[in-house]
Amino acid sequence: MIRRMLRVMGEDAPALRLLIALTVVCAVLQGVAFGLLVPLIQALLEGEFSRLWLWVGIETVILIGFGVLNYRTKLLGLTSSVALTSHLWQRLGDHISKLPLGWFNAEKVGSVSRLASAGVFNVTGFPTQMLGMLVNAFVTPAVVVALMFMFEWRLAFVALIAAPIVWGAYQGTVAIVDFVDRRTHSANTRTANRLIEFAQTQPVLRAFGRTAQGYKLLDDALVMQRKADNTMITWGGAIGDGIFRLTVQAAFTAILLTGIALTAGATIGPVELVALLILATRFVQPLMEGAAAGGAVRTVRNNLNRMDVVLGTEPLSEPSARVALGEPSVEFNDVRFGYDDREVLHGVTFAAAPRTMTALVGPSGSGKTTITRLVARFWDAGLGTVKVAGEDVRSMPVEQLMGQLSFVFQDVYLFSGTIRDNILMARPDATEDELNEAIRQARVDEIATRLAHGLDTQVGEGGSALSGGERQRVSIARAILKDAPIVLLDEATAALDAENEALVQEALNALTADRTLIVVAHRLQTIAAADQIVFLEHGVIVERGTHQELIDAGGRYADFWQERARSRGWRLGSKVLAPRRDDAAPSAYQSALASEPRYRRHSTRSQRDRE
Ligand SMILES: Nc1ncnc2c1ncn2[C@@H]1O[C@H](COP(=O)(O)OP(=O)(O)OP(=O)(O)O)[C@@H](O)[C@H]1O
Repeated sequence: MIRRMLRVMGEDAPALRLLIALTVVCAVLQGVAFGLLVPLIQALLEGEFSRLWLWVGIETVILIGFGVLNYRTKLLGLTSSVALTSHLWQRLGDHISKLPLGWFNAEKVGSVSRLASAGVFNVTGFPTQMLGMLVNAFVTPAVVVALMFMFEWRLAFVALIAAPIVWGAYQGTVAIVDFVDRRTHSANTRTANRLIEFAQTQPVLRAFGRTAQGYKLLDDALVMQRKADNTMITWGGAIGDGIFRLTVQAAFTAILLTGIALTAGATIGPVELVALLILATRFVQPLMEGAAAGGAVRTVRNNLNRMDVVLGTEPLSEPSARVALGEPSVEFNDVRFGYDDREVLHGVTFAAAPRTMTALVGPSGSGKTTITRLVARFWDAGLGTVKVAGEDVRSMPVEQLMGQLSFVFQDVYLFSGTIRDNILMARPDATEDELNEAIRQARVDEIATRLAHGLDTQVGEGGSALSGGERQRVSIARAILKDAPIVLLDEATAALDAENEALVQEALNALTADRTLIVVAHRLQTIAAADQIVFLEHGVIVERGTHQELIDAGGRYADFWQERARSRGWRLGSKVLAPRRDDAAPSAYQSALASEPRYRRHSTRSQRDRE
């Protein structure tokens, strides 16, 4: 465990090494100071005052030395603890920033936040508190026993025999604490996750009148936690600690009885016995303190193990050298990918040409979102390659890849801060003009004029002070300001009010004009306006082409379109869609394209072909 801490400490490791050395010296001095009590007490009880003053003098020197060193050790413990805290945070932060985005699910985030707060503080308490107690628990009694050998070897022998028994009891206590600590940790993590989930799902729970079920999940988690806490108190505290203390007391009793037997047999005198028994109590006391440290050290070790799990998670492999990129295209070549060993993309191949729109279409769960996530390296493909601007996404630094991409996902997350902060996050060095242009194009100006503090309005935790449509427009402004050539867009399935929908659409038009767009498309007019439709089912591309080509083919896409169009009051003619009542009228999707806003300002390839 100490080796792991030394590794984590990096250039501050010598301070921790010095701390350990000083702690050992302090423990030895303490043991010697205890040991010298024997001749001192003997001299006192025998009335030998000249010998007494000699031992008092030696004892005083040792105690002053101990006091000074102990003070230095405590200070070094504090500075080592501060250094360890910052090293642990830095290592966790550095590593987490390199992990694939897909790693960050709610459970992992909950567990890491516990680890980075309570976990780190627990580990960094080691140099200040536990190290001293632990070293004292073993070194001081060892010195006491060594000195006992000099005064009365038989008592020392009993203490020596007791040592492995005490050690066994210590290990037993530590094992119990280890077990209950794991249970408590998982119960705490579960409760924290349930609590967050409970808070986040309030609107849904209330809307469906299922708050009781929500409470039940949380209640169950709380009950489990209470049980785990009780087990911790009963087993980790009372029983584990009790067994250890009992063993130590038994060892002390054995020494005591041996001493009395030796005195009864006139092997040692009563004065020696009193002095040696005082020494024996000094043998016991550090061991008792060690019991408390033992459990705490096991918790520290468990937290270090948890950190190792995070630090051992494979980060994204990335070369440091930037590569020369071509036009902003996206290509999938025979890509296979699975979550937890379940393959969900089975050999996906398609290419999105620069400055075109590709709509990913298909039933729920067919793999559309997964495709956009692979472009952004939330995960890496298991087999096959994903290329951005002509290069494998794994062949360029993540920063270069991210420079090519903007995301507009459904779950827009804004950071606590102002609207301006949130937009500028995309490019903190943007000029005021560039910022204003992005704001204008994304129609955030319309939001700002309605709010008392304009762009300096606080968006609240996660953007909670803004409506869904407003949050989306802020995130689009962010993407416009970033000005990446490829846009990954997860089209909102949730309905916005008509005015918000039109404004969001306007914002999206500005974002996607003259950029390469991969859109998880849900709305018919978006799908129909795409240059290419990739139709997926069960992780396989079953059809690919323009809307007209796929309708003409009369396959799975045509069925899908017909079904969706029918549900919207449109119907499919022999070749194209037509409104139900008047076959002579323009096709429904043409009407839709003409009347409803689309993503692209320029005509699509299919439109251009028709023209
Ligand atoms: N983080 C994840 N862990 C495990 N399985 C996942 C994860 N994300 C998605 N899946 C599974 O992968 C499959 C494809 O999911 P994906 O979200 O890509 O589909 P989709 O076509 O975008 O669906 P939808 O239209 O409903 O959003 C589904 O079976 C889904 O359950």
